[in-house]
Parts: sequence; C-alpha cells; structure tokens
Amino acid sequence: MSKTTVTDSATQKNELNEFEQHYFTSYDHFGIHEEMLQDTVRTLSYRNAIAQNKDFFKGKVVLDVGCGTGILSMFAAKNGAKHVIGVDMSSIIEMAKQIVELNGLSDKITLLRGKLEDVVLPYKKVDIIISEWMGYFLLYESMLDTVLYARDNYLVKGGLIFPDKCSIHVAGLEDSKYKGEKLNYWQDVYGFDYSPFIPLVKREPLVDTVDNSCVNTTKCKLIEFDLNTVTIADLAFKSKFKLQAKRQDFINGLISWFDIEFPAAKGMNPVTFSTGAHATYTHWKQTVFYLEDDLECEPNDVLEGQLTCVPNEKNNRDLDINISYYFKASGPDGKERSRKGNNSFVMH
Ligand SMILES: C[S@@+](CC[C@H](N)C(=O)[O-])C[C@H]1O[C@@H](n2cnc3c(N)ncnc32)[C@H](O)[C@@H]1O
Repeated sequence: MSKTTVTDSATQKNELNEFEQHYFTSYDHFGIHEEMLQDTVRTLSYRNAIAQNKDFFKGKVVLDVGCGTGILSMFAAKNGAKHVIGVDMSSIIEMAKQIVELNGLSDKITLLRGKLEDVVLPYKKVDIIISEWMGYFLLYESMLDTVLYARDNYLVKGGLIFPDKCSIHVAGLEDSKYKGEKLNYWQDVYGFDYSPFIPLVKREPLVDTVDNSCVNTTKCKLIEFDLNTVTIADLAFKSKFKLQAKRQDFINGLISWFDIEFPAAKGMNPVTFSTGAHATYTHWKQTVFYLEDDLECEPNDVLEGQLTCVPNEKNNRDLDINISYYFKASGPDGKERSRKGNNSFVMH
C-alpha cells in the first residue's frame, strides 16, 4: 500500500436520505473541523493516548473512522503504524489528502471517500480502530453505530479501539435566571404574544457551558459503554439516577456531560478527559435539560428518577430523551415542596 488515494466516493450523495445528506454536508466546511482541531482537550487527548502507546501502534494497520482532516490518521502514522486507512463521506477528505501529502505521509496513509459501511478497505482486517465519534450528550449524531460496524466487520480479534470507554453523568442545576429569560422571551416579542413557541423551547435540551458553582447536587453516572463489547441496541438505554441536594437552592434542571477513556498498557494510567462543568472547556460544552418544575431544595433532599434515551424514529441521528422524576423533600414543609414530573425532550 503506498499512495494516499481519494478517488470517487463509494457512496453517492444523492443515494443518501435528506437527513444523511444534511449530516455529511455539515462536515464539508472547514469551520467545523477548525472548531474540533482547536479543542485542545479533545485533540491532545487523542495525540497523547496514541503517543503514550507507541508499542500498540508499531507495525499495525489502523482504521480511522470518519477521518475528517486526517489529524488522527497522522498521529497514528507518526507513532509507528504500518499503515493507516482514513475513511470519510464528507468532501473534507479532499483537504485531508492535500494535508497528508504536504506532511510527507502519503506512503503511510490511504484515504477513502464514502460511508464506512460502503467502502472496500485495502485490508480485510485492521489491528486498531481510532475514531472521534462523540456528539452532544455523547450519543447525538449516532456516529458510534458506524464505529461498532467497523469493529464488527474489520477489527481483528483482540484488536484495540481508541477510545474504548465512555460514560454519561448527570447532576442537579440552579439556573433560574437563564431558564426564566429563555421562556419568558416568547411571552412578549415586540409587543406580540409568541407563547406557542414555549412548549417547543421546553422540549429542546440546551447545549451550553455551565458554571460549576451552579451544580447543586451530588452527581450520578447514568451509564457507561465499553466499546469492545457494546451493541447498537445497548445505545438505546433506560437508567435510574439518584441525586442529593447539597444546599438550600432551586433545582431548575439536570446538567449532563460525558467522560472518555483510552486504552493503556498494563500498569499505565489511561488518558482520560471529561466534558463536565468541573473540567476544562471542550466544544461539547454541557447539555442541560430544564425540568417543568423549579424544585425548592434543602440539603439532603433527594431527586431520583429515570432517564430514557432512544434514537428518533424519523431521523436516527436525533435523540428522544425522557426524564421522569420524584423530588422527595424532607422537613416540616417537605410535603409541600415535593414534586413528581415527567418531561420529554428531542435533541435535533
Ligand atoms: C467528529 S468528526 C471527526 C473528524 C476527525 N477524525 C477529527 O478528529 O478531527 C467525524 C467525521 O466522521 C465522518 N463520518 C461520520 N459518519 C461516517 C460514516 N458512516 N462514514 C464515513 N464518514 C463518516 C464525518 O463526515 C466527519 O468528518
């Protein structure tokens, strides 16, 4: 294998449904790649995880699922991989070709345009899969499905996936001012009543940075996935959570984030990163689910419930999320402050 080749796409864009066309077109423009490359927590975690495990990569065939500008392929090639195959459906792969050539890595990296599910790889099996597939709330975009397809069809038995562990977490959040402004805005728009928008606004989780001082409960791990064994069916999940209020305050919603872990040699610390409010900024920010109720809490009051997350039926890259909860307040006014609720959200 010797040349970086981007020939015709294995998948014709007009064969894709409207949602897929829209999804892949969003990665055509350099702006989204600039944002990802400039996210140093993200990009340096991949570089460190690969560089700290040179022995894993030495002489190995690597598949970069959704290679974008080719950054992860080049990290792998620079750290001893025998050959890297980068696959991407978006036209950004044409830029990846130029970049790989410019950096003298054409003999080590083969780039193929098309959906991973449609391309024919130059190797029957690969030793390592690398991929940056994570979306907001970890699973938005459903790109993990493609990584699991690659694992099931191309990874040698005992092969490695970078990263291979991930988990989603939640906690309670005080955000009265912003929540109020966001909803009240629609009550009076230049003197007109725009309130029919309010139910739509309520259904949409907010992706934004949250000040960690606004997190006012204990945190809870909702779910974790081991990419070596998880199935696509497991990605539609139902998890219970239990949070304890830390102070007298209002809980206006739940904040969620995800953590990522890469494989490491025995006895070595794995490279990890978190997208939580307690950690350094990443372009994933945090995802906030505002609850219908504003819960008036005292220390040790308990908010427990269940979060269900399933791909949307119409567009499986969107997520339907449901949160049912029981806020159990204690003390003399506990009964008055206790609440039950059931809120549905769509991430699209
Ligand atoms: C989050 S970006 C990561 C880009 C690059 N690996 C990086 O780290 O900067 C994901 C990329 O995967 C590509 N992608 C998503 N699903 C794909 C599929 N099924 N087949 C091929 N490419 C895919 C997208 O076009 C996009 O360029």
